[in-house]
Amino acid sequence: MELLAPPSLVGFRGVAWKCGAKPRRLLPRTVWLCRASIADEERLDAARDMTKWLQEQGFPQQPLLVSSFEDKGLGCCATRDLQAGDAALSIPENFTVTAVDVANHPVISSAAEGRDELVGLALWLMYEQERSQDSPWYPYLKVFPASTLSPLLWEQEEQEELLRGSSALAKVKDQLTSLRQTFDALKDTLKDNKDFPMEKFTFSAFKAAFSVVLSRAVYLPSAELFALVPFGDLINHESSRSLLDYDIEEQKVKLAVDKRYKKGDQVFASYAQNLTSADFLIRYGFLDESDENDFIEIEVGLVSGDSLAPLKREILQEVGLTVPQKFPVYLNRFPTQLLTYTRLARIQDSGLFAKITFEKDLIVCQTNEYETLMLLMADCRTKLLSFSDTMEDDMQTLKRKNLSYKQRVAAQLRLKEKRILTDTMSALRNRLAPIRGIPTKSGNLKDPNSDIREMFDMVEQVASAPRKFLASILEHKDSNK
Ligand SMILES: C[S@@+](CC[C@H](N)C(=O)[O-])C[C@H]1O[C@@H](n2cnc3c(N)ncnc32)[C@H](O)[C@@H]1O
Repeated sequence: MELLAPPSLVGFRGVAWKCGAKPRRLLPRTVWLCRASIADEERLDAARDMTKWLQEQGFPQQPLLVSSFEDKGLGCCATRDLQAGDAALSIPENFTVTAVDVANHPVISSAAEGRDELVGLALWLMYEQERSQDSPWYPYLKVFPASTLSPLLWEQEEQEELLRGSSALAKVKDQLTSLRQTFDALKDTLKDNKDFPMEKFTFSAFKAAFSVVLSRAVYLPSAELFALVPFGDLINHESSRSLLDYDIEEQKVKLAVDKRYKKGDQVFASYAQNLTSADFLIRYGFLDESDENDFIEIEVGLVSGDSLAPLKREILQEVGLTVPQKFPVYLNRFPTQLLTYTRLARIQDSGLFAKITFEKDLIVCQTNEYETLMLLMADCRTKLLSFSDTMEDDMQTLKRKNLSYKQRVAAQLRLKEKRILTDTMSALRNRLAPIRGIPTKSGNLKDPNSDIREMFDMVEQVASAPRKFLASILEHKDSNK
């Protein structure tokens, strides 16, 4: 494997090589240094050492070159043209670290036993990093960053302020609570372990190690486990069909590219699929602005005190749904199952159960449909109202030049979530329109659900309440002038 950039490769997109045949600097030194942080430059050196070390261990040559990119940290570029289907990475399993290594570890195995794989890997990372040069993995571990940009590591005030309204806030809080519990339990287990450096085992060190593992460990679907993969964890993300996976026959971790790359292009892999933007940010510390499959989750359940609830549970169980159940809601689309579930939850006459189908978008009866749509509308409204600012505010924020990284990603996330909610509400409103007023024999529009119309209006009013409140304040101000 080649790590030092040959002259022909120097200078492609964002590369900031500093060793060996140094490229002639085209930019003033200050600008050049801005392009790769000092930490990344050190990690780039470490990547060179790691490459040598891996080669000495018989690591096969890869068509990749580690480089530094101003906005993505380290990454990998192709050292030759790659065609769709070519393997950009092919790494024998003995060069990876997995739960198997954790389970066989002489010091941390018993503490990690029965715990989440990622917790085990975080413990492994902390212990092996603490051993420094005594660790057989030292050249690999030197390439790891000390922490990540995950909101899990933000100050609590930053989380509260920047993520208010977003689904990320509750997720971060839940995950931190669970991490704290895990940390306390681990501390208790490890306290009698003389080989473990307890003085270094603080909650913030554990959190940082966990966030590093969270952002770098690759889930290999065919092996059904997470792995730390040298070089695999230096590939940056771009949404595509290129996924790292385990090849059972070859016993290698492989990345087949799904498009053509020219020599010198940065090679990408697609990180975890099926993550909400909030989960993606928590896991990787950035957001994929190009991802068209962004989604949020809407949770629905049964009505408390419903005498038909036992029957409804059975029906749900049969189709593999739980109580409550989360459904993904995308920009421009939401699953029929979300509607059907809510329709079922609102049924008050068991005779209507026969009309429930999870395969098709079938209305049970108009009253039921009305309630269903209104409830979903109300849920979206409530979520939208929990943000402290509007989509326009976020768009203005994103135009500011002096934004910090955290302010930027938080505004991107809020905007993404609000767009999905607003879009879903438009879709629900379109479905509601014909139900709210259907033509009667006399030709007038009659509302078939006038008894529950008030509820609908109330939902609409709640949504405009902040604006009305603001207007009333402004009116008051004006009248005081
Ligand atoms: C598996 S590592 C990839 C290598 C990493 N860039 C490094 O310096 O070690 C994942 C991390 O890379 C960064 N990253 C990957 N793809 C990115 C992208 N498209 N935009 C911004 N950052 C990205 C994020 O910090 C993410 O947590």
